[in-house]
Amino acid sequence: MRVEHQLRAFEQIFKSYDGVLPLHRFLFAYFKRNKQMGSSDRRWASRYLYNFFRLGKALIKEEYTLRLAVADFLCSHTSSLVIDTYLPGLKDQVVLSLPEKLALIKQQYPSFELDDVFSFHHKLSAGIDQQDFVPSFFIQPDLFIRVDTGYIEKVAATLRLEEIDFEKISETTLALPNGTKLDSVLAAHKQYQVQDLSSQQTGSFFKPQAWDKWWDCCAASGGKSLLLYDLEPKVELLVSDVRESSLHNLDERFQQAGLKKYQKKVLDLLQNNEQDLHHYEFDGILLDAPCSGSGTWGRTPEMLYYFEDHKISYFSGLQKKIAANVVKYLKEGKPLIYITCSVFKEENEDVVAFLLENLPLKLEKMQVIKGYAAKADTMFVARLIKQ
Ligand SMILES: C[S@@+](CC[C@H](N)C(=O)[O-])C[C@H]1O[C@@H](n2cnc3c(N)ncnc32)[C@H](O)[C@@H]1O
Repeated sequence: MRVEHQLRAFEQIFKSYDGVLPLHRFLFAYFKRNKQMGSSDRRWASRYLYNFFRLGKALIKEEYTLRLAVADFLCSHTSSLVIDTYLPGLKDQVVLSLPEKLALIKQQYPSFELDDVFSFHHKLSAGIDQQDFVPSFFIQPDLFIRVDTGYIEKVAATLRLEEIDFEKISETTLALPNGTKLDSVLAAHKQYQVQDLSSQQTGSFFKPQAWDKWWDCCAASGGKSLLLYDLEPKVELLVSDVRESSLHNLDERFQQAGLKKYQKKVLDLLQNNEQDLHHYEFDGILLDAPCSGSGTWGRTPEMLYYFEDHKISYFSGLQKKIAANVVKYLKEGKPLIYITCSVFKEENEDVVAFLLENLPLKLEKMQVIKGYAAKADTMFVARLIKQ
């Protein structure tokens, strides 16, 4: 295969992509439409596109072929036609560690700046170390599964039998290489969920009690609800989301997990929902809020390239409004768990500060869960108690 052939495919896809759909969904549809592309073409195009976006806006004034070669060099452990052609002097160094490779690129291209990879660094939440966070974009995060308490050895045994690589992170968490096809391998196991490590760690803030009434008010397909349920199977649960289709997925997941008793409502939390909710009072509310998702951009690096600054304040406005609308249904002395998968202060600490100022809430604790140090997402979680 010639490098021109690979570059033509890359260019064609890049030109027809505008960042609106997640890249994996766009590529899936693109490859379906372009059946002439064989599996090797598709693999190379995917590798180049993902790696290209991982470079963010670094070296933006250079030719795209050089940028692609630099990106591919930093992100890969094996060489490629693009590296061989456009960075011939570095092709043997592709096996080096990321810090070593970054130093080589900086030496050869002094205008290369990590600040240009993630150009929103001045907006980061406290405690996120820019020096560690930004290079994490060159590494694909792992796939994590949460296994119900008591089942981890059974699941691990199946993975060993199938010769699937994994690492045991805790008694309920396994890490696997991204792209592992779990559906077929673990078809016989109902007691696991794909859930990012940091998302799992938010569970330590929930502290549900038996017979508590909880509301997962932005439930989507129910990842946090299932975590809550594993922590305390005797909670009474209301799930809601503005998107009905997400709640259909939730039904399927709950059914598979054996969770049968729950209430479900389609609710837009920017509206007045008094008619639907006037008789409800909760012992806990999970608000896993709509957000920029910037803590998950290691999985969707196209956002480094396409995300626009002004969207941060749009999301923080949404988060404040939704929180104000749900807190009235919380009992006194009970927790609102505010969660984002954002690294931006404006969506995290600033929203908490707003809630403390404007609502009858007291902060028990808040934390940035630094997934970037563990090949996982970065998240923010706060536990606020109603006064
Ligand atoms: C971060 S996701 C929730 C993820 C989910 N809790 C999980 O663990 O898988 C945020 C959810 O908020 C929902 N959402 C956005 N705007 C909303 C609104 N105005 N009212 C209710 N839900 C909303 C979205 O549809 C999305 O499913």
